[in-house]
Amino acid sequence: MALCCSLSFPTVSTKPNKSSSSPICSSLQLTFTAHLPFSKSSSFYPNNTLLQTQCRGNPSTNGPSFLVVGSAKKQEPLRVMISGAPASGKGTQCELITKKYDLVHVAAGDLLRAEIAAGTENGRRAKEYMDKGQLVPNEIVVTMVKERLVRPDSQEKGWLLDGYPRSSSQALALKEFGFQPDLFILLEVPEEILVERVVGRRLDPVTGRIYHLKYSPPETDEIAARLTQRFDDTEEKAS
Ligand SMILES: Nc1ncnc2c1ncn2[C@@H]1O[C@H](COP(=O)(O)OP(=O)(O)O)[C@@H](O)[C@H]1O
Repeated sequence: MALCCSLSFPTVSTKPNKSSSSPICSSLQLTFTAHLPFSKSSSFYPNNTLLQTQCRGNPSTNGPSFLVVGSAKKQEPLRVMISGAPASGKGTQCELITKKYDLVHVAAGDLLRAEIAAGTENGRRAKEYMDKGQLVPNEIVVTMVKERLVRPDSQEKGWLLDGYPRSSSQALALKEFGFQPDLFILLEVPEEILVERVVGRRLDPVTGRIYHLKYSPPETDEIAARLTQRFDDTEEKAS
């Protein structure tokens, strides 16, 4: 949140609120994106704010409530940054947002893995840090992200930047290159829910689909039998 304030990003933030009823977590995702206020036909409201709305989660399903504040200084292309802890639902939101608004999804982790796969010197150096679970130095990451954002598809369609920035120095570095988002989305989920999600998360190695033992159980016994757990899906990761 400090990042958003210091750089004056318009912010979308999800906030926990256990004392309420109505939409559940899964419908939150749809409501959430449906209300993002940057459709091309949107009209302008005073002081550039198109929408401010609140939605409350269902305590029985751990659905968070959220506050959406949107800005419409310009209509397109849209530039969005998204941030959230592991298991905060970032992957799901990224998929929904990029699909709905036809943005280029730029994930810092994916860019790094592509460098490694390409066998570049940067990839080789990045791997040393990633293998230890450490952040890759800015001199590698900043240039890599910047180069992806200046590519024609990002410039023409707009972008959703995921996994970057992870520090204020990364945010400032990108700002110095002239990249400022129209919107910063911060997914905030209570720690106990993150732990529950991470510990119950399972991967189907055959289809690549992610299940949750409680919230999204496998459809058949056959799938259940082959589910695996990611080695880093531990309580420590979420906390
Ligand atoms: N913005 C970044 N700055 C530095 N290192 C990063 C950044 N984004 C990703 N990485 C590196 O890549 C790894 C994988 O990132 P990611 O795919 O986002 O998965 P995770 O959510 O497990 O961190 C991170 O653990 C880190 O080493």
